[in-house]
Amino acid sequence: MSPEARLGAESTVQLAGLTKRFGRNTALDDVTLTIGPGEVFGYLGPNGAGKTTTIRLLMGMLRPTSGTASVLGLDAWRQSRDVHRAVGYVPGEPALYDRLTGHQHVAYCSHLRHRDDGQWAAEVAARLDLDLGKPARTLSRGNRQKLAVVLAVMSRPRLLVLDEPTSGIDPLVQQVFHSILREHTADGGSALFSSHVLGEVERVADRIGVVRAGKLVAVERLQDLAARSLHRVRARFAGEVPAAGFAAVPGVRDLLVDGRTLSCNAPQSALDALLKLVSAGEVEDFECSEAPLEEMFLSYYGLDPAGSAAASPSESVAGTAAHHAG
Ligand SMILES: Nc1ncnc2c1ncn2[C@@H]1O[C@H](COP(=O)(O)OP(=O)(O)OP(=O)(O)O)[C@@H](O)[C@H]1O
Repeated sequence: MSPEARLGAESTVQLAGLTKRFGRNTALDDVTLTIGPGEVFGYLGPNGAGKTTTIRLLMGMLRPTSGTASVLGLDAWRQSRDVHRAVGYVPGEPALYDRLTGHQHVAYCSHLRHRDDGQWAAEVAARLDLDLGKPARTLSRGNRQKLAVVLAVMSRPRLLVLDEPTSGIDPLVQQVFHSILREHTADGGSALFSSHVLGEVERVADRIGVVRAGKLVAVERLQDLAARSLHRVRARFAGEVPAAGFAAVPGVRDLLVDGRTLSCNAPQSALDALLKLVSAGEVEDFECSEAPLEEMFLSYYGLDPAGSAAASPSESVAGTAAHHAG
């Protein structure tokens, strides 16, 4: 069976009990995760958490101590050559040939893959505002990053593995990169996108996972997280304060009446009912703001932003949804 035919049949990424020890140090501990076609998975964690180790296992650059990593149905370690052919990879520190220009890098990668991807590469480079005529040694950090992105996406791979790909890239170009990623997933492609912060991946990720000290401690659909997010609502009334009406709306919590000002926290699902109550009264001032997603996510899983895990998941912001990973 040809590699392409073999690739067609399987899910994109499957990690099963994946563990990697370096001597006594367990860099990755029993990680199980599936990434499906068309999905962008945001892989988050602080320095030294195990993100790069996961990616290197996935790319067949490291041999697992136990467990397995498979990519498009291929064993990442035993079939690493086929994996490399099928995956577009942007490493944290792109390895480029100093003397070669962008065009020469593109030609070299086309040659390695026995296909001509020059036209699409030139198009992606133009969108990222990257000059392919310059030798790599003259490129700034951000432009090196852009060239690595061009080389990763040019063959239109089924899977992109991106190790902090936008860390040196300015916000406007990040948006272009996000739209390239969306086109990739619209065509059924998948991506594993690692980052230190949720902000970097929240616009493009379908799911996010957090790795801490080698363990996958949380996996969540961004859509579900957003639906559970709490909004701070505050309204000042000229006339009667509809406190009883507010209290009766499911999900409303921390209700407080201070003179003619009413405030509470409410899930997204309660906002429509609250707005109708507010608009039925005589309003002098109104405010509704969403808690930052990162704060919510970390708080829900009892994780502090600095990286250490607290004793138990906090119930205060996230209601009753269960902790799940997979
Ligand atoms: N080749 C190696 N030999 C020994 N220990 C290693 C090796 N590679 C990684 N480690 C250790 O494994 C752990 C996880 O490192 P890893 O590079 O995967 O983290 P990371 O999440 O990618 O961090 P960063 O965001 O800083 O890149 C760390 O404790 C690191 O010191």
